[in-house]
Amino acid sequence: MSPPKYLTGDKAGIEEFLSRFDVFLFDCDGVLWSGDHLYPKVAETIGMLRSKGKQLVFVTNNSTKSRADYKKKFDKMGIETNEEEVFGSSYSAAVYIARILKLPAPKNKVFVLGESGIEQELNAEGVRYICGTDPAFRRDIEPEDFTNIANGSALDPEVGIVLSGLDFHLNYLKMATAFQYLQRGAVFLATNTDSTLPTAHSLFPGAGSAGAGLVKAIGREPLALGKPSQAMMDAIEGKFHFDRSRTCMVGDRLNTDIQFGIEGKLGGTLAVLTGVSKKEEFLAEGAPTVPMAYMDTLGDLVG
Ligand SMILES: O=C(O)[C@H](O)[C@H](O)COP(=O)(O)O
Repeated sequence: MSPPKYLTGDKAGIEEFLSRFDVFLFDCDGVLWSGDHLYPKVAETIGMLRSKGKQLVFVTNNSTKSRADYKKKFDKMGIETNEEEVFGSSYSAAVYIARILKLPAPKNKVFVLGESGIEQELNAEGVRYICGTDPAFRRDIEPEDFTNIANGSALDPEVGIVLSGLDFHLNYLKMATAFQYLQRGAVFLATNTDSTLPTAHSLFPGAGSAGAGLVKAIGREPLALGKPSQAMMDAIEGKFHFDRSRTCMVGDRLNTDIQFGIEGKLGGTLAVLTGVSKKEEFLAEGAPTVPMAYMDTLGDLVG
């Protein structure tokens, strides 16, 4: 495998690299921004790519926001996009539940461990759910809860799926309830299983860490519908109908973004060093996941 090409400062190399692709799939956290802080020259880079006629899709594992929420965030950041260009893990999970899994009613309700982004996308697909941001679940577990969960009186008999996402309001009551649904045969899904969340120019526990307690308790992994899952790639291709050989994935995390592009047999992958992964990880001898090219920051595409 040839070593990845370092493109920062290489104007000719950048031009050649860009000429290979008509479509760019962009990760968001760690590539475009850190939290609400836009990295330098990101808006100019997106403008330049659009001026070259490139199709852009924003592919994020962050399930806390819906496509509509991301459209508002892009607007606030001064980046012109439309909602249809955003493809998040909450949308990927909702589409999977509604159009692929299609559990027969009435046992097709979802027990959500996550934030509003998941709820909005489930609503958009007409999928019923409980928990999520419901304040009734944001409390300490009480002695009678153990009895009522165990005997089923506190459980909704129509729940057939547990969906685990990035949940900033974790608690034992929610985990215990989800565990009991899984013990009763509910399908175990996750929007994504990222170990960390790159934000505030640092790292915090990610969706995979938020759901780790439930995985440990039930003794099995959920089916994840975010990167690097190829169910997500297939859904994106099904919506945008792009030529994979002329498509490039741009990301900051090797085991989600770059792996997603490689396993999806895309024409190329471009790593940026503003997020999670370090260049030493993919420059090391025998590194398992190596991007086609890399840059210090996305804005280096405009120099
Ligand atoms: O923990 C998470 O959910 C992820 O770190 C986060 O949301 C990743 O978002 P992305 O980099 O895919 O935009």
